[in-house]
Amino acid sequence: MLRINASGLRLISKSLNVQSVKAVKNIAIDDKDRLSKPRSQIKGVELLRNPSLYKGMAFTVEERQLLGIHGLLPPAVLSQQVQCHRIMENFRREKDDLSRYIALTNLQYRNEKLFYKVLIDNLELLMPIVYTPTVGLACQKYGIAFRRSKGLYITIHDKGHIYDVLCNWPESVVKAIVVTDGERILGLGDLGCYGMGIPIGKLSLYTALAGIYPTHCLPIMLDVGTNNQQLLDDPLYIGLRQKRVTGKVYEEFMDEFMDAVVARFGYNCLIQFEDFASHNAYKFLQKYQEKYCMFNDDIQGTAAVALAGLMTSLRVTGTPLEENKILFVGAGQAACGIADLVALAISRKANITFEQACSRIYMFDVDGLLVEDRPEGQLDGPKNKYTKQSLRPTKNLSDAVEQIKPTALIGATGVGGIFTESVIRKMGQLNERPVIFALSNPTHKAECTAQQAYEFTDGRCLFSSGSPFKPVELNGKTYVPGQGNNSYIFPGVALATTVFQSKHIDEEVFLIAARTLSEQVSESDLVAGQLYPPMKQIQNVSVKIAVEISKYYYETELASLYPAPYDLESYIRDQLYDTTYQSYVPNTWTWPEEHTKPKDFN
Ligand SMILES: O=C([O-])CC(=O)C(=O)O
Ligand SMILES: [Mg+2]
Repeated sequence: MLRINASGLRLISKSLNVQSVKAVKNIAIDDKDRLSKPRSQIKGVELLRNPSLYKGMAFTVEERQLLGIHGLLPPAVLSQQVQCHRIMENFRREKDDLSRYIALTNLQYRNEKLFYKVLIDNLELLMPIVYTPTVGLACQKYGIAFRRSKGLYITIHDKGHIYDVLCNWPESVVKAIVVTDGERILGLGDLGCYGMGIPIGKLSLYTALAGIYPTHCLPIMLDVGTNNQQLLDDPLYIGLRQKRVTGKVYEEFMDEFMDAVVARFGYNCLIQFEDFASHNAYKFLQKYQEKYCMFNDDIQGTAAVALAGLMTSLRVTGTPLEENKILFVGAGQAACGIADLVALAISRKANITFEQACSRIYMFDVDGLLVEDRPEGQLDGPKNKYTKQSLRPTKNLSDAVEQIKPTALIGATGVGGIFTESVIRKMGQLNERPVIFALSNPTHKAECTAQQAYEFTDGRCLFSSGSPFKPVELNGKTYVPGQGNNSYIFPGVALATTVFQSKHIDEEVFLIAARTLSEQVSESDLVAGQLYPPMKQIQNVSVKIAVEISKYYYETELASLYPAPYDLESYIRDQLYDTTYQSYVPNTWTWPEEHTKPKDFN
């Protein structure tokens, strides 16, 4: 089993320290016999079953002849346009969102280009189906929704052999992985292996929103069991029927996974952590951030989108960032991630220490306001730095708002409706333009609805939510709520990271992403109360974010692509996935006549 070639080891040791190189030594990394078949050799029925090559009835007669599929399709040749029309017709006939989700994922498994074309052309309508909130419902009902496997499932029983499982993946070039262990899916809790819908959904947005090739993306479920008894009793459950493995064995499994990814796909392969339980999310971020090319979307992606929303709202309120008082409700990974990034932004802007910046930030969790005399054990972890001395303990959110008088209230609790009428009204009494973010997902976990936020503040609040809400009509005015979802951030971060092969992703990247996102909000968006650019601009926003991050990657020598392209933006745009079908017929070319005449050989 100890097979490793020198160049492979050199490649790995470039990014890993000696200790981790030792860890990958047991892994066979000679890959020659594992490469997938070249695309040009895929023909016949095999071609019809390959979603990245399939074109359905858009194959021309010539292609059908050439590729050995003539007669395997109905005789008519349809354009991609007509196919899109048919897909949307069928979509409208589906009776509920879960059926719409199933119909779209079926299309994705069958014909990738058509799926992405339809998704991109109808983003506002379809994003809530392939992504939040419907993807949450799909995960809860994954046993029913399951049709065909996509991505990789690696279980705790594969410990010691993770590299070999990764080698079963048919694509040899993987640039980005989204991985979960399913322990905290959105605000829905432990969904075990059913959580696979999340990496699949996130990576669909890598392609739809940032043009990253679908074949370069790999969704991974790390199945270490589930503590959700309902799932363990569910006859349709697709995962391991056992309680979660924790502690040393789980951590060794995670370490092996990280090294196996490097060994199989290279040290530049981006690994996005998604929907791990808070304690693990933080632990792995701290442990792996400087050693691998990784980030945690729930901590860092959510932080950047919330900071961007806050920055934009300050253009309306006119209060400088450092003069705000921000109350977080929830003290898990999302709340602490946002608070830490906001504190970093404040400290930079006001030229004060990070600790001084933390004094402007307050937190309220399941046990009430974070004040010093709380019982031992209630103030552990990253939230600790937001504990205040001078405040009275309270478990009543309205009372906390009254005491602190915050300018901004940010909810990341997973507790739907916790922003009650009295809490929202109080924010409205304290502020001319209160900032209220209800970031928990999916929709029924939002801390309040858009309707409630606007109604109880007479339309004065600056509102955003993690899941989409429809525009609200109030006293003859229409309010369009912003969607403060990390989908504004992670695609752009992933685009810069994969195109320029960054070695690591540090905190600065998320500050840059937040600032760039906020700058994309136009004055007319702001007048309409929008805190984020309209959804239809999101691909352009991802490119802008990627451009700014890539400048930083070159300034700090994190980029591995040299020489640096002269024009970063046009280089990025040249790399983007194109949803139009390619022709399989070679360009016709004839020899010039004089070359076809027999020549004298003398
Ligand atoms: O997936 C989403 O919509 C946002 C997110 O990361 C989460 O809520 O965990
Ligand atoms: Mg998430």
